[in-house]
Amino acid sequence: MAAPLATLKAIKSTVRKRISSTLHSLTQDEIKQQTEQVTANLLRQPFFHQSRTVACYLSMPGGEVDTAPLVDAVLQSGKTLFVPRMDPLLKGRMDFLRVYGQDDLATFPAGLWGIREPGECYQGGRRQSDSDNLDLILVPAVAFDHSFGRLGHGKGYYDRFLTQYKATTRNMPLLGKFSFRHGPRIGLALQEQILEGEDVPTNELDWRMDVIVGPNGIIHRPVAERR
Ligand SMILES: Nc1nc2c(c(=O)[nH]1)N(C=O)[C@@H](CNc1ccc(C(=O)N[C@@H](CCC(=O)O)C(=O)O)cc1)CN2
Ligand SMILES: Nc1ncnc2c1ncn2[C@@H]1O[C@H](COP(=O)(O)OP(=O)(O)OP(=O)(O)O)[C@@H](O)[C@H]1O
Repeated sequence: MAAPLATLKAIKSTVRKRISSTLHSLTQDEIKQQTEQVTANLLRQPFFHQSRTVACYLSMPGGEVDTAPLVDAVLQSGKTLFVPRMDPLLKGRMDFLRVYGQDDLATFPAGLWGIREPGECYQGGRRQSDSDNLDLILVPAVAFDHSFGRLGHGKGYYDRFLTQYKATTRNMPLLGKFSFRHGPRIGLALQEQILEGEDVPTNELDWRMDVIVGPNGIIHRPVAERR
């Protein structure tokens, strides 16, 4: 039987604190080194090469894979990049705005939790939810598990967005196990964020990832289990 919501919240909070303290003990050098490995692992994937439109978070000051090199690679390769902006009025809501180049990024101020985002006056194109498909959605977390579960920071931004985001059923060109329905969710993880022998607590509102990219390789969810 599923745990009551209050219990689940408390369990999530306990696990989050435990992992967060491990993450905060990592040095900048360790994060940098793992970031390089994660970035290289993602950049060599056929699904990355085939993607044209990528949604990527801009990283926080610590405790997660730094997406700066990745963002650079996406822009350099001529792919269309979208980054999140948290809604200043609607709690737990965010949308994705198009970023055209490094010049745009350089103007983004650090907002909540030190996360850089397009400012109020940013003129980037808003993602049109019906006509702009995302070929890849790169997702941050506090922790992932081998069942592709994800534990975030507890505000539900990504879960709400992913629910609202209507993945179309248009297929990427078929690549066997790498074939996705549109908008695959790709978790980016430091080694310490991939739990071993333990699953993160989740309920039915929590989206599972299709792929988790870590410093030591990638794991991908069997096609039949994806939704
Ligand atoms: N880079 C990045 N951008 C992101 C996310 C993320 O995880 N990483 N989010 C993913 O959804 C959303 C922001 N969500 C966040 C919510 C809370 C905290 C945070 O640090 N909160 C507490 C500490 C809680 C904890 O221990 O985790 C604090 O206020 O100190 C960070 C991000 C949207 N953008
Ligand atoms: N699709 C959704 N629709 C409405 N509420 C949601 C949805 N997903 C999550 N929530 C709510 O948001 C709150 C935080 O959810 P949860 O603890 O799963 O966040 P998280 O995944 O850890 O955080 P984040 O996505 O910001 O990293 C909970 O109260 C949860 O019920």
